[in-house]
Amino acid sequence: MTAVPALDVADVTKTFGGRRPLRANDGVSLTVPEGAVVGLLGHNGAGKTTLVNQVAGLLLPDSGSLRVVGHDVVAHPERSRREISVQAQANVPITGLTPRTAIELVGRIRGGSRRDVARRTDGLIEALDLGQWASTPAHKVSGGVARLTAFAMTAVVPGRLVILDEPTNDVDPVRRRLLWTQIKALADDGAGVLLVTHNVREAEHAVDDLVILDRGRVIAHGTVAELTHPLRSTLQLDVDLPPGRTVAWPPCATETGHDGLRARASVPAARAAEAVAWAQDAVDRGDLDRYSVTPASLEDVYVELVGAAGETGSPGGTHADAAETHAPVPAGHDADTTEGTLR
Ligand SMILES: Nc1ncnc2c1ncn2[C@@H]1O[C@H](COP(=O)(O)OP(=O)(O)OP(=O)(O)O)[C@@H](O)[C@H]1O
Repeated sequence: MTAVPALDVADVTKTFGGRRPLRANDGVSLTVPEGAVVGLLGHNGAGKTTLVNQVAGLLLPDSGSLRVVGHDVVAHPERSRREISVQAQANVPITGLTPRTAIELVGRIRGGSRRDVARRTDGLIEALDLGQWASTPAHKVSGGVARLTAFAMTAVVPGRLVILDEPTNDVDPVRRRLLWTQIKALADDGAGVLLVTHNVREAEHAVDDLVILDRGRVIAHGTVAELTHPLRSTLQLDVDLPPGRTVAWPPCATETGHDGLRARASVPAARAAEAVAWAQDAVDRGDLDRYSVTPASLEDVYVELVGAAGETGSPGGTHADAAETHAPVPAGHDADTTEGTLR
């Protein structure tokens, strides 16, 4: 028998009314198994929060079904809500409390015993390196500490489905690493984690599966390895230029980006040796400060898939038109792959 997933979303459509109806979710399907972290990526206005709000029972879908640990969210919102912990995009105000009392309070409200909640609170404060602010009044803590406190409030007595909406916002790079470890630990302890983020680079190392939304539609899903598979025969050549220099790429490289003193090109994997020889030579001559050659990252795939979405999917937008438009597929790649599914 297959285990019931923490979250099962099937063919969900949600349209916001008005003179120009806007289809914020358009036939969205995704699954979050227990014990896994699933990343939900997408540009501003892609429809991520709309989906999360329907999972949490705050919005009704027009059609399709949402099930949390098997409970139908629309028919039995009270049952599904009991199984969910949500860290919303905006922090819940905790004025009058300290990080420690806020975490403990939520733990008790969610039914944890005094002893378990105290132990788990201590563990999270230590794991997230929040000790020095644990007893500081909430109005005096920084944005990053407030964000980490909001995560700990979600994780202190987690549901079987944990939804984290941009949990790393405002968090410094060192504590962000600690946070990713705790996010993975939630899944290791058996929860299904739906992680909403723009941070493709970090998500790459933290998620088991990814779903990419573009203008309300799922345009790709799969593991990082599956999604990057179409670009397996392409390498990225990144170079740092000394001030005042321009780059003269070798024949094997095609420039894909230039930003101040940094430039990037794609190189066929079969010509990697040629690219490295050129770059090393350029460093020796002083034409380049340094270089790196790396396999295509999830970010490269993401940019290929939705790179233009920042223009086309702007908030306030064009979803009604976009609903009639087919989502982009990387040039030169098949619409269906045997690994990640692009649709
Ligand atoms: N209550 C609402 N009424 C009308 N339109 C809405 C409403 N809520 C969201 N929208 C629109 O639906 C679209 C999807 O919004 P949503 O907040 O789900 O996107 P998102 O992917 O979460 O974006 P972001 O990353 O910026 O948070 C946007 O165009 C937004 O303007």
